Amino acid sequence: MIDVADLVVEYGTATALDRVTLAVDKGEMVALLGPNGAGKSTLANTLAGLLAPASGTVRIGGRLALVPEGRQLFPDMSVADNLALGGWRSGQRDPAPVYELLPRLADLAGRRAGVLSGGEQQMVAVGRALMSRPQVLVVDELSLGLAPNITADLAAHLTRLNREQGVAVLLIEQNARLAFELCSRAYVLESGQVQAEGPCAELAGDPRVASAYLGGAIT
Ligand SMILES: Nc1ncnc2c1ncn2[C@@H]1O[C@H](COP(=O)(O)OP(=O)(O)OP(=O)(O)O)[C@@H](O)[C@H]1O
Repeated sequence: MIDVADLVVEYGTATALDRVTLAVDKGEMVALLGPNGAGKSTLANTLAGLLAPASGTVRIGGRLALVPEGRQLFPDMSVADNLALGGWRSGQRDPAPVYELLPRLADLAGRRAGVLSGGEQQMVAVGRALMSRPQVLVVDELSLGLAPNITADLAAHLTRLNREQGVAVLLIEQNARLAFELCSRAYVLESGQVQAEGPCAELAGDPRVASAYLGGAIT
């Protein structure tokens, strides 16, 4: 569903992604880990077509939707209207399938998105992405600023979407424990380059990955 080869992305003269090669297959849930500034959002935005590669290839095998870092909702619009915007390209107007997966959104439909809690806003951002009926979902920092129980709840929804509907997921996370729990494989991006990749169980046992991503700072 995602096939990236030798991808280079630049901001002016600065190289943000340096020959990145990465793949997500049908039905897979794959994690992308990395510290601040590693290039994770740059990759997400390139996959979504918001940034153009300087070189390399990006192949997307189906409808892709992005849950952007920081949610980026329209705060003065209602939850229902934010969802409707997500369905604009696909022509999906009926939010019922999204409400079925995320029932809380039906209760919040008439509320202004800007007054919701962080977890509720993240749920709207996921719901908005689902309105385009994606076959592959890129989630940029699901857990950002959220309490662990809210993150776990959202993660359970994503897992359901992946298992029951076969939606491929690229989960971009700084919380390695969460990512390793949810995903089968992971990539570690540092300074714009893939520094490690493999099955999560293997990566978790790699002393370098363990000390950088599973150390005392991560709970
Ligand atoms: N619009 C931009 N113009 C210039 N440089 C940028 C721009 N956006 C990002 N960068 C730089 O590109 C590099 C990668 O940034 P990016 O936001 O992709 O990292 P990230 O891994 O998502 O970080 P974080 O976890 O902090 O969100 C950083 O050095 C950043 O300063």
